[in-house]
This record gives sequence, C-alpha cells and structure tokens, in this order.
Amino acid sequence: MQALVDAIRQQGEILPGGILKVDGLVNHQLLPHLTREMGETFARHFAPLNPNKIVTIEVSGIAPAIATAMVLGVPMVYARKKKPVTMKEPAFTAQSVSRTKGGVVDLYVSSEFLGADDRVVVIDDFLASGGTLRALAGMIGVSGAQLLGIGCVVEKQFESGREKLADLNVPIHTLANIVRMSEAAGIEVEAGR
Ligand SMILES: O=P(O)(O)OC[C@H]1O[C@H](OP(=O)(O)OP(=O)(O)O)[C@H](O)[C@@H]1O
Ligand SMILES: O=c1[nH]c(=O)c2nc[nH]c2[nH]1
Repeated sequence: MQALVDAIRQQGEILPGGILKVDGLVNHQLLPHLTREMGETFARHFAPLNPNKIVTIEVSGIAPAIATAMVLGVPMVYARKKKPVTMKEPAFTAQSVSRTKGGVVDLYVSSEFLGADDRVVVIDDFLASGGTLRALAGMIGVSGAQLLGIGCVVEKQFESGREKLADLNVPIHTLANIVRMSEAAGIEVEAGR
C-alpha cells in the first residue's frame, strides 16, 4: 500500500528497543483516508476466503479491523485486555507481551461472540515477533472457530514473526514491510507482502 509506505517514510521514528513509532497514523492519531484504504485492501485480499467475522486485539488493531469489517459487511470482535463485568462466561483467554507498554497482558474473548460457526480473519496493526497473534490464534483454536488468514498493517520483517507463525498454515498479508531499521541506516520500508 504505497500511501502507507510513503507515510511511514515521512513520519516513522525509531525508538529504543527496535520500536517503530507511527503514532501519527496507526497508534494514536488515525488518518481516515489511510485507515479506509487499509480496510479496502484487506477486504479485497481476504474476501475470497469468505470470512464471517473479523477478530482483533485492543487497542491499535481496532481501527484497521473495523475498516475491513465495514467493507466486508461482517461483525468485528476485539480481544479485551481487562475482563469487564459485562463479559459473559465462558471466556477464552491467553497471555501475550505488550511491546509498547511492557509486561504480560491477558487477552479475553467471550464465547458469546466466537465459536465453532465462525470463519475468522484476524487483523492487527503490527506483526513483529508474532507472539500476540500466536496467543490470539490459540484462543480462536480453542473456541472451535476456523482461522482463515491474518492481515497486519505493518510487518517488521527483521523480527521474523511471519516465519514463527508458518505452522498456522494460513495466508499472512501485510500492507507495509520494514525490512530493517537502525539509527545509522534509517527505516527501510517497502510495500507489504
Ligand atoms: O508481534 P508482536 O511482537 O506480538 O507485536 C505485535 C503486537 O504488539 C502491539 O501490541 P501492544 O500491546 O504493544 O499495543 P497496542 O495496545 O497499541 O495494541 C501490537 O498492537 C500487536 O498486537
Ligand atoms: O507502535 C509499535 N511499534 C512497534 O515497533 C511495534 N512492534 C510491535 N508492536 C509495535 N507497536
């Protein structure tokens, strides 16, 4: 997605710990024309798999996920990181590590909104180590839903998440790919894959 690649070139910043800051377009401020194009691109890519649900993780996955779900005309469910009193039991749960806030986080999805009838495409903002998507895929598996594919806005190729998730045997589609980044060489970003 060329507009996203251009925006990352313009706004991306390298932070300590191999973190790419794209707060101006993905993680704090959202740009409607970019978010809309993300949704249209993911929807075009995954429509042939005929999903009936999009699943993501709060918080930064919500925008590209709802943009995709709106084009496909299917519900979007997001894993919550704190269990509210409104959540109906049983809930599926797993743990992941938050890359931007540190520490282990719990993920919860109620069986009210995910189950054996569901054909799921997962959409998230970042594919880095793949740990978060691994945790979510585990919950989807336990629910009995079928995982059809994974879409992420930004892939950090140098963290090898794609390779680590290969055993899930589902297509992974990303919109921009960070091949490498360093203070010396800057951010090398190309179209996703
Ligand atoms: O592939 P991984 O190494 O697991 O990293 C990717 C995850 O890291 C971020 O979550 P984080 O909790 O940092 O942020 P968020 O609350 O902005 O979604 C991001 O939203 C992905 O879910
Ligand atoms: O804003 C972010 N920048 C990153 O580099 C990253 N990696 C995983 N999750 C991330 N979120």
